[in-house]
Amino acid sequence: MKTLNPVEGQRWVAGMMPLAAVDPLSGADSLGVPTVYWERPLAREAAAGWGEAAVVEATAPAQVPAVLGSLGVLSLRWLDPAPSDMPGPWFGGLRFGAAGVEDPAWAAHGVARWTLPEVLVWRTGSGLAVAAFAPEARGGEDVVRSRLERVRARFSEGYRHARGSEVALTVVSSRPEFEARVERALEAIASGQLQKVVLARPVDVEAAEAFDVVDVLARLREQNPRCATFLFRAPDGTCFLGATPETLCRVEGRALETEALAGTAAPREAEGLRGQDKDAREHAAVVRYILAALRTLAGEVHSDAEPQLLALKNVVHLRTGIGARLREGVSAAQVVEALHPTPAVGGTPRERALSFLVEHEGLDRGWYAGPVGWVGPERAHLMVGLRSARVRGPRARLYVGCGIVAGSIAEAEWRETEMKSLAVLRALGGGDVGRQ
Ligand SMILES: C=C(O[C@@H]1C=C(C(=O)O)C=C[C@H]1O)C(=O)O
Repeated sequence: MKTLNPVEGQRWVAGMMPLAAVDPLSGADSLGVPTVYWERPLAREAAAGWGEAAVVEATAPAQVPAVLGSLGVLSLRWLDPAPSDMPGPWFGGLRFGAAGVEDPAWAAHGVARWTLPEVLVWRTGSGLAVAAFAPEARGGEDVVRSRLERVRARFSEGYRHARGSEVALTVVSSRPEFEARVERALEAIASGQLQKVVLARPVDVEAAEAFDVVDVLARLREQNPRCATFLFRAPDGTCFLGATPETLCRVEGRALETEALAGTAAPREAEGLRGQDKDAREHAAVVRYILAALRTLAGEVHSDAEPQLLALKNVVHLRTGIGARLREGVSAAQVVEALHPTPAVGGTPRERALSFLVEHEGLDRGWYAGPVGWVGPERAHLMVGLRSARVRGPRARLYVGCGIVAGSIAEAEWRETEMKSLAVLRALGGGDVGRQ
């Protein structure tokens, strides 16, 4: 584990104050592109963080449990009454897992990277609040007070809508290559080696000028109110951003919420989705896996009797809500370890599906389909990093995947991934994106 600012053994001081403003994203006007951003419009949850008061990174997969475990136990002294509704204060994510090919463009995000921002602005029940964090070394309190004052004095009061005009995009992706991989997956399924595997592909996008990341976030949240819009910006400026519909886990004390999200149709075909045998099998694999994974962690587990339809702007999914009461002492870190990756993004049997991906997917997913979100004392919300892209300057690489089971048809899977790519393409391009 690498700690850029050593967290272990160090104490932190924090302060907060209300902020006369309405939108955490509007802070970009004076503070620049946020280091981390998180918004679930329908839940009225929004937070933006600037700077890095501390960073905890894993440099190898074996360190991930220790990294996640360390986040919930930060030694923090509040100068003001500690807020109860603050998301975080740690924001970050993890890689999906091992990859057959390594893409150096993911290096800055690391295996896991979690940030305690210098300042965090979030939506409260009645408006916004700002917190500042600093090491409890000499002068820590003064640093906190001056950071709060700086934000209070400069924060824009309005709502940050996208401002730029439409951006022309060049979009490149290989259909024959993806369909050949789907055929290979179908062979592995027919031979009995696998029951389900989720194959992803990259979509490379280029614009004439660097993307305005704040505009992209503004569009993502506006167009995807049921999703979590997120941004994690590495020190070299590489951004991982998106608007994901899938919760991996929300933990509040001992209450856990999770969900199975798998099975997809175009919005105009929503009504038929519940009757589709292929989608029902894709979905059932996820429900079974989650219920089994929670058995050792939770006393009571309950789930919806039947999948419901989750209607998004570009696709409709089957969704089964799952809740549980965690056993005493079970942490969010243990929940993430038990659940990720579910067969919504990996496959079944799990280990064989993951080996298949390493061997045949030909892609470094990086943080795509990995857990992303926030962690704090006794609370955490991790989503699955889908409908997402890595963005740097005028280039973006989107990732889209879909579950393959017996009976899947390569051409239909291609179309499904095309639909899934629209969420990010529309936010990058700012207009209605025509498909080539
Ligand atoms: C893999 C993705 O989405 C996942 C796969 C789904 C499916 O195969 O039906 C549906 C929702 C997600 O769990 C993606 O968006 O890239």
